[in-house]
Amino acid sequence: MKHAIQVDGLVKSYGGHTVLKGLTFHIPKGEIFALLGVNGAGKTTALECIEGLRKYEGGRIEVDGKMGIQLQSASLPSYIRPMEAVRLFAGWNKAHIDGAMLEALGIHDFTKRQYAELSTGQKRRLHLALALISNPDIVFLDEPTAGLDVEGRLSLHGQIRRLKAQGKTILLASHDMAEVESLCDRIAILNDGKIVFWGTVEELGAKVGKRYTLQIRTEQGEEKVKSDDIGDTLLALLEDYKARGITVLDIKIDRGSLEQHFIEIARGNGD
Ligand SMILES: Nc1ncnc2c1ncn2[C@@H]1O[C@H](COP(=O)(O)OP(=O)(O)OP(=O)(O)O)[C@@H](O)[C@H]1O
Repeated sequence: MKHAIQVDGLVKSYGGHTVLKGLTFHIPKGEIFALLGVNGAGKTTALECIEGLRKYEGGRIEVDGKMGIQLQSASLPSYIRPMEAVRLFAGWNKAHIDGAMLEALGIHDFTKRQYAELSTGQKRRLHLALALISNPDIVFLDEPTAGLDVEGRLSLHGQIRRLKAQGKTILLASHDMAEVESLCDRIAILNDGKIVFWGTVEELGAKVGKRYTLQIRTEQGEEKVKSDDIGDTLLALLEDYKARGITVLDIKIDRGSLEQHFIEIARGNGD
């Protein structure tokens, strides 16, 4: 199979409510891929269908490779110790325990504690270790850095990049645009049960346009102007103010973030 994951026309409903209305996308092998969308867009549902944890009514999903799935928080018994969980998962998967992987994730820093006593970051590291026990080709991460501080986030990003360097494909759901921008090769944006964008971060920026926002403060007040062509717009505005004898006090230029681009597309204003 050419791609790690191929999804064609995926349809999924809960009762009478259709959440996924024919999703079609693929994930190239060896890439870090993010599913984005507002709360309730269907990211987790799509991940769970691909993982084989949920039944769906229509479409076809092909996965080429062994899957490793990161657990959601609080999925382990509160009294279990990290190495007990590791041994349990290794037993289920008939896998040998990769000491180097545990070392890289810093699991040995907190082996004496029980699961309930671990910090959010330590739990995330343990969940990732458990997902990697079987040495999967494709790793699923559902909001992997939610609730982590900057250091924890950067450390986990490092781990995810290392997985990519080992040739693994990573599929993650995220709300963190900065994370997606810095980490992912490609993204898909889900809106109203459909994929409204699939491509690279750069392609998303190109699709939405530059959309600079010029904020100009004059003695008469403040004006905001949106433009794709910052130079011409700024010159025209300044000439206009000069002709009218208005003094410009301050100019701010906002380039717009991926998050803003995303929200525009997700709301259906992308074209
Ligand atoms: N087990 C379920 N039974 C019924 N409805 C569900 C179930 N799981 C999810 N839904 C509904 O399906 C829709 C999509 O939920 P899902 O959790 O897949 O979205 P999401 O994009 O992952 O959201 P979030 O960003 O909040 O995690 C929501 O309207 C949700 O209420």
